[in-house]
Amino acid sequence: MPPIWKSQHWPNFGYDHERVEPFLASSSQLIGEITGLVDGLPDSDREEFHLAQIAQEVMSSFGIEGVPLDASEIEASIVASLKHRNQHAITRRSDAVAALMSAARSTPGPLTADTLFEWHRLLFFGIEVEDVGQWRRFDLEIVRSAVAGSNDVLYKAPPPDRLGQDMSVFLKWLAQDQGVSPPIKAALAHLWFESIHPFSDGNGRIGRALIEFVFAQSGALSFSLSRQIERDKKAYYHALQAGRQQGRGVIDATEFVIWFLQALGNAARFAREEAQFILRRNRFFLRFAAQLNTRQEQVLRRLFKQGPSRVELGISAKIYRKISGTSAATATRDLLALEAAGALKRSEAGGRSTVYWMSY
Ligand SMILES: Nc1ncnc2c1ncn2[C@@H]1O[C@H](COP(=O)(O)OP(=O)(O)OP(=O)(O)O)[C@@H](O)[C@H]1O
Repeated sequence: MPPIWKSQHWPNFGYDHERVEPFLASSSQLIGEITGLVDGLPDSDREEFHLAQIAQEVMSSFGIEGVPLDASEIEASIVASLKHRNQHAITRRSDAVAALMSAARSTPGPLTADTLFEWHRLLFFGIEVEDVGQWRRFDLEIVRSAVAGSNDVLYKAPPPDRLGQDMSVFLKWLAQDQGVSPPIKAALAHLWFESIHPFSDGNGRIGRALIEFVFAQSGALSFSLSRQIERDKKAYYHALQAGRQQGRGVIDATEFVIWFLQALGNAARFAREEAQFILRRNRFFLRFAAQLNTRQEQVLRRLFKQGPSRVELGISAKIYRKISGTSAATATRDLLALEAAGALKRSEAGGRSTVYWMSY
């Protein structure tokens, strides 16, 4: 079958409103819920939540391929980039990807080719890549994963001599208000951009930054979508490949839009659990604050900082000792006092296997 950009309908992307509507309603409700929940958090928790979600987005989107990123470096670079915006000196790759993420979330429209070139340079800061900061100058094909050992061509992207024109039509559409909601616009923008594949490399990552940009025009996404994409990359690739069809006088993007809305809803659901975890943590400390000594509070806060999966593992006397740097006797005394206060529950297993669970 000829590539989609050879279709007479290119680049007229459309979708079946009736089929998409229930998915849009459900993802919008979930986005509304998480946004409301986050807005209601105390200032410092809201900042902590945002920082964690942005760092997660950078790790998931920009870490999918290539040079691995260090989580703590990323967080530090995001904090610096949020504080200093444009004046922040870029010396490390983490600074560059944090700057790219901030730019995607703060660049006012309309988006220009030069801004995309700048994003591309940031993405490949310190890495050698052909045609960095410009449209690619060679033909490009997307082939089935090398893991399968095959070289099946999944998609042939438009040739270099038409990228300038294709991108200018795309950017013009992006700047216009079609009266569609941000999730639909973000889905179409991503699919369209990936279908052009204008860069030599990094099209997935710049395309996901574009999603951030689209949402930010009317209120930045308060959670990480790429984490959800990363969880089921196969479905993402499949949706891109199969989610655009020729028919009904348009390039029918219904399947991709539906996949996108579902991924968005699942990402929002996951983030809602994280925000609820923060609320439960706050309630825990409010309830027991008066009964905790400084050491107990520090240990428990350290555990909560590591998230729900760590909290669910509970804490043994040995770990308590390790975190607090105290003696075995003090650790046991602290833990028993926490149990007596009702902040911890002791497991059935005794002796060295004793674990204390948090009552939160
Ligand atoms: N069949 C397809 N049609 C169009 N785009 C596709 C298709 N399959 C995958 N893609 C997109 O192409 C991206 C890969 O392109 P490229 O290697 O240029 O991007 P990247 O950012 O370097 O990679 P990655 O997203 O894996 O980090 C995928 O992330 C996805 O967004």
